[in-house]
Amino acid sequence: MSITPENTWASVSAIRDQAPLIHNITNYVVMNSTANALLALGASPVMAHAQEEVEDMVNIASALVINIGTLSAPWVEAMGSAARKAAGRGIPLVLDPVGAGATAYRTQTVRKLMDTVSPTIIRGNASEILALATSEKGETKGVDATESSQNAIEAAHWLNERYGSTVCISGETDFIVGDQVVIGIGNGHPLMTRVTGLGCTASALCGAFAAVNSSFPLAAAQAMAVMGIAGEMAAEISPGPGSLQLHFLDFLYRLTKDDLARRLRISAGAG
Ligand SMILES: Nc1ncnc2c1ncn2[C@@H]1O[C@H](COP(=O)(O)OP(=O)(O)O)[C@@H](O)[C@H]1O
Ligand SMILES: Cc1ncsc1CCOP(=O)(O)O
Ligand SMILES: [Mg+2]
Repeated sequence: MSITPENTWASVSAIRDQAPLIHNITNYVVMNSTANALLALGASPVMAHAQEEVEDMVNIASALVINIGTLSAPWVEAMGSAARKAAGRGIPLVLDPVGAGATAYRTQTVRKLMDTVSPTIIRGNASEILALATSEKGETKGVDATESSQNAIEAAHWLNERYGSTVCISGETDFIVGDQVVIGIGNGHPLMTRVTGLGCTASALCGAFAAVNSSFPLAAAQAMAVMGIAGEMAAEISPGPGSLQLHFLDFLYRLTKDDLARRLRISAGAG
């Protein structure tokens, strides 16, 4: 199960051909940017969080992405209903534990959700992944990482064993931890951390790749590779975060097999 430019291109092509519907229950900050990224990739996004409709929406979706970025009690209830429905239908569930460890409400909510339904893929930064796996109060400072992704690999193994989830830790190197497998992706650019919502975008793209590729560690690795490649191509021509955001969407939309072949960087040190 190794990631290659060819199998990544096959997934990109499947997304472009099938335009899978990706149901997102996500935060106010990134609703627009993640919907645009899914569209640029070739998927079909929908944002829906009302308890009254989430089950119906999951019923027609190819993947569900739950993001806890701006929580409130009615949303938490809707997330539980949507997650149970997704599990019942057997569609992939991606969980983004935004800010887990920063407040007890976030950490407890996300743990309860994971105990209700095992996520197919958990995608967070190192601080968030560490917070999910440790019993003590986490050290997450808001929504941004204070730890390197390498430092969260052990926590990711623990989460994988406990929940059966593929765990994706984003950062300078993205690590994808599944059963008996750790994949490291070295693409990306530090300027990506200066644009809000690119982690949330990575989670949404994990949903799109998981919709067309049932080898979930591979799907998550392909999503992170595509994120990183579009991000670094954008950074190369962007003087700052504003233009990076625009160019990122354009490179996602224009991504070719050749871009993947020239740029995919599988990283060592994933042990
Ligand atoms: N130092 C870095 N160098 C290169 N790419 C990075 C770096 N930090 C984050 N990225 C990339 O930015 C995207 C968002 O990841 P991250 O910033 O870790 O998420 P979050 O916004 O949830 O904290 C990912 O595609 C990741 O690979
Ligand atoms: C800033 C912020 N505050 C609550 S959600 C959110 C967006 C976080 O997005 P990301 O984790 O992708 O940077
Ligand atoms: Mg995040």
